Amino acid sequence: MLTFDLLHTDPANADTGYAGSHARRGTLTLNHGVVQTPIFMPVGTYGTVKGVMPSSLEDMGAQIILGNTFHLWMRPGQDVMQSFGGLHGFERWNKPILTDSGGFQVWSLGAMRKITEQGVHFSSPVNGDKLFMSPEVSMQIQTTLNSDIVMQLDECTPYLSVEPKTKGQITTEREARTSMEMSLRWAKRSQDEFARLENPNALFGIVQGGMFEHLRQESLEALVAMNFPGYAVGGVSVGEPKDEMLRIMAHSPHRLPTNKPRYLMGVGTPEDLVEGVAQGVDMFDCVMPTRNARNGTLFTRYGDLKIRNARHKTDHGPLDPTCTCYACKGVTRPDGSVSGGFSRAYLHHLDRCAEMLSPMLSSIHNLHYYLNLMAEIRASLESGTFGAFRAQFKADRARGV
Ligand SMILES: O=c1nc[nH]c2cc3[nH]c(NCCN4CCCCC4)nc3cc12
Ligand SMILES: [Zn+2]
Repeated sequence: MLTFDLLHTDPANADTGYAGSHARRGTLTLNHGVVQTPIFMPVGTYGTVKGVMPSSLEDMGAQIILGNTFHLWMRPGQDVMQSFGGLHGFERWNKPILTDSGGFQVWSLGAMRKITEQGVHFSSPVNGDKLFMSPEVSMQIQTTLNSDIVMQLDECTPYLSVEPKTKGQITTEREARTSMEMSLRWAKRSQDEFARLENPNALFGIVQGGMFEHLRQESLEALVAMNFPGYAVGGVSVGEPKDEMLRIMAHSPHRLPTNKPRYLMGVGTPEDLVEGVAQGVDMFDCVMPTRNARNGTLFTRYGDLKIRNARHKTDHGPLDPTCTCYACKGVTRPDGSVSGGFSRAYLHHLDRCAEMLSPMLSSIHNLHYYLNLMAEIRASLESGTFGAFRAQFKADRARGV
């Protein structure tokens, strides 16, 4: 089940000269709960958002998280997942979950796979077993996972060609068309299997087409004709130059149905999220907050900082003075005492000592930064000030920490 209600848009304003944008504020109702959009979805590939407790995710306002069909199929396997009634029971997360179909992850395996019309043949990276992922198999696994949003199996068209004759060159229009058209056939097969399994959740189609706007148009028109309850824009954030991603981001999302959720896969930096919202995107996911946290890169309102830098060694201030997360502000107990609220000096020390608490606190901060950014965007759309918010966001981020 899925319903999507639009609450606010971002119209032009002749009086102020504001051009408006495709941004919109909505509410997404799924089987495991309601999600306020625009939304960032923390990535929990193996059934955990790395280094972050579910209670912390709830405390920071995470409304929906990602799981990954491919990884969970490899380990712990479909039978274990089945025994828990799906991913919610297994990882003890009772809010909505979106699962990616596994195609991108198998594609990321590189050489260890063979893509055919029927599906993808590959060797398990866990034990070397010969495996086969098809639209039908992906739907069967995602039905076992019982995720609220299921992604069709698609082929993520690479930015650089993998074909022997043109390997390493930019994917040609013909290669992108061939790939996009197969993803459309897999979209139909995914939809048919999803229906045959009587899956009660929502299946999203994924727009492909490489860096070719006319192929993107063909893909989205064909998917819209198949009447999915929601749509994703795939095939970006795959190593293409930033201006190419921005060009596709400007082409496809707002051409998808206004009354259905739009998900931009694998994106991105804080700047990408704000730009994506302006282009009409409702949902984002990216490993950047947690991955950057593990390598000591922290996002703040006034720019990014490397906690390992010696200049933080004696700094008594928080990572971000405007942040209310456990690492920056801490939590005030009923007796008035404060738990958490650490200095940059302490976080620098933890990083230098390679203490476990370092990536844990950094992940909490970075995820809180992303979730809070989306909360501020939603508030600005509710008050009709998204244009001003966007300008302030850009100026603040350029200030430097
Ligand atoms: O076309 C896609 N179909 C299915 N799933 C996808 C997932 C994706 N994830 C990404 N990009 C993730 C890039 N990420 C950025 C931060 C560092 C690690 C890699 N593009 C994607 C395209 C697709
Ligand atoms: Zn913080």
